[in-house]
Formats: sequence, structure tokens, C-alpha cells
Amino acid sequence: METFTIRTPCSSANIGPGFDVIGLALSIYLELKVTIDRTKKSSQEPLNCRITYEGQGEESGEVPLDPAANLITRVALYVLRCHDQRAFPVETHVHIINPIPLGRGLGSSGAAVVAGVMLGKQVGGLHHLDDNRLFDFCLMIERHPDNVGAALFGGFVGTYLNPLTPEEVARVEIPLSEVLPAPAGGLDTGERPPEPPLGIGHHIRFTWAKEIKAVAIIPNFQVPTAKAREVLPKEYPRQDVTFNLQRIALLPVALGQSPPNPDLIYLAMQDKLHQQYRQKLIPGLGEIVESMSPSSQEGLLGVCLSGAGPTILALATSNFEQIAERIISRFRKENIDCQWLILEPAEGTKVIRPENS
Ligand SMILES: Nc1ncnc2c1ncn2[C@@H]1O[C@H](COP(=O)(O)OP(=O)(O)O)[C@@H](O)[C@H]1O
Ligand SMILES: N[C@@H](CCOP(=O)(O)O)C(=O)O
Repeated sequence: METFTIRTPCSSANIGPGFDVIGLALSIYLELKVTIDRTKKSSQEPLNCRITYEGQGEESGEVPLDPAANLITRVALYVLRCHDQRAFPVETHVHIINPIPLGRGLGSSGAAVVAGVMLGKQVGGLHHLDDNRLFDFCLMIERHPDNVGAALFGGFVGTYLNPLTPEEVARVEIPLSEVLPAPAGGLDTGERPPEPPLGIGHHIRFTWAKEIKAVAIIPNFQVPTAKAREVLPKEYPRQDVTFNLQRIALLPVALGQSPPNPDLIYLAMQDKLHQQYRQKLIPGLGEIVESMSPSSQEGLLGVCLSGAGPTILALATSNFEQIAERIISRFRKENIDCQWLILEPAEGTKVIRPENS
């Protein structure tokens, strides 16, 4: 019996102005406990894979247990099929432990994609795929690099895409339905899916000052990332783009300085490219972001929307409970309940094998 665990952190993307660029891996972990029983000759399970699940959305059953429908196993199958393996090895059991809240802007889907790519590599024995190549596979599915970059590489990262040839662009823009295997009921045509072009995405690691903690205030409703991207404009006024460029040049420097400079961080976390448009999906967001600053709230460095929301991320050095309570009370006025957590920067995705295996 072969067993191993894949551990992937959640993430907070953007951190204000770094829309689709900056990501921070944080300390809530998706875990896959994988067992492969190679003594079996055949399997009754679809695609030779049994999925069990515990964690967020367990009662509502919103995470499918069919390997042809579950995001993690579909992504693993994509990697396998690019390498002429049509199914999981006989017989694979994937137990998913997922404490990352779904659809809240903490990168649950990014973590699922990264864990899925790693699962494909491990069960397929595809040891030649290094993390940079796995990043390419992730980008064929999650088409912005910030949250998957953080979940794969860990820490505080800047991510960017290479210029691609027109032929490669066409390959990257292929509809998701042609990349991922068809959900339950779809026929396996036996065709090889399109492989990612080489070196689509890259990352650079930034320093994170040890004093800074991330307070996540998580409202009790979901905003699907796809919906939060639909509300964004196709074009922006030049002054808004310049505003973000000025801030993004400051942000990694400001968050790496020890001791942190609250006024600089507050300034560096302002955004004009996505947060104001997402207000219509997240009642109270505008007021929260505009009303809280280091001068009005001791210990606070800055506040932003986490990923596509609705979670609010407050960066702070002290008074975490008071900061969280102030944001929670604003959401309460909208009849929205929240939970809150203090999170730390996290390591990237790891495969953990039992000793002497
Ligand atoms: N552990 C998981 N296993 C399978 N599917 C998952 C998992 N985590 C997230 N997903 C899928 O991703 C969706 C949420 O993605 P998205 O809207 O991008 O929000 P988020 O901001 O949490 O990434 C879930 O509704 C579910 O379909
Ligand atoms: N840059 C993306 C990040 C989405 O992250 P998620 O964690 O909400 O999936 C965006 O802002 O749309």
C-alpha cells in the first residue's frame, strides 16, 4: 500500500493594488490523504478512484465525490491524460480534508487546482515535472497566476506571465471544457488534451516582515470568483491604472520592512482596479476599506479585499480582536455574520511521505 499526503495552503490574492499579480500563502491547509492499493488487479470505482471528503461544504454536499466532477481529481486527470494515462492507478483513494472556506476569496479553488496538479504528478509517477512546470498546468485551469502561485510556491509572491507566441496564446485560451476531462457522464474520447506551453507563468518571492499578521474576516456568504470578475470593466481610465502602478511599486517594499511603517503600508494597499467595482456584490466593502486606517485604529497597517472576496484582509501588528470586531460590526449592519481568524504566511505545497516508505 502506497500512502502520502499533499498539503496546500490557502491564499489571499491582490493585497489591494496587485490585481492578478500578488499573492500571499496563508496558514489554512487543504490536505489530500492518498492511498494506492497496487495489489488490486481491477477496480469498481469510476476512473479507479474513490473520493471521500471532510470539511467546508461537507453537509451541503457542494463538493462532488465523483472523480470526473471533482475539481481536484479532474485537474489530476488533466495532468495524467497529457501523459497518456487515462485514469488513476488501480486503486486510488483520495481523502480530502478541506478547512478552506469555499467561494470566500481565500483561494479554495486555487488550492484545489494546485493540489490536483500535484496529485496527477504523484499518482502518475511524473517525477520530471518540477514546480515551475506544474505552474504551467495550473495556469491552463485557473487563468490568473496570483492565487495558484502563492499556493504552489508559498510565502509572499509576485507572479507574471511570459509573452507567448500567437500559437501559444491560442493554446492557453482554449476553453476550459477542452482542457479538463468532461464531468460525470462525459465520454472519454481517448484524445490527449492540449498541453500547456512551456514557461507560461513565473514568480518572484518577496520578503514579509515578521511582525505582520493577516486578520481574515470571513462573511457567511459566497461570491464565486467568476462572478466577481464579470463585474470588472473591460477598460480603465489611465489615472486609475497609474494610481495602482504607483502603489504596487511600493507594496512589496513596504511589507518587507521591519519594523513596518503603517502609513506607507496603508498607502501602498490602496486600489482603483477591482475593489470599488466589487462593492455591489459585497455590502459594506466600500465603507470598511475607506473608514479604517492606522490613525483611526491602533495596530492596523491596511485593509483590503482578499482575492475576489467577500473576505476582508486586515494586516496588523497588534489589537487583532478590536480590528476584526470593527469590521464584523459593519457587516452586522447588513445582517451578515462573520467568523475571523489570525493567519500567518505559509509554506507552499508539500508532499509528505511516511518515513521508510
Ligand atoms: N477542496 C476542494 N475540492 C473540490 N472542489 C473545490 C475545493 N475547493 C474549492 N473547490 C471548488 O471551487 C469553488 C470555489 O471557487 P471560487 O469561486 O474561485 O472561490 P475561492 O475564492 O474560494 O477560490 C467551489 O465552489 C468548488 O466548486
Ligand atoms: N486576482 C483574482 C484572485 C481571485 O482569487 P480567489 O481566491 O478569490 O479565487 C481576482 O481578484 O479575481
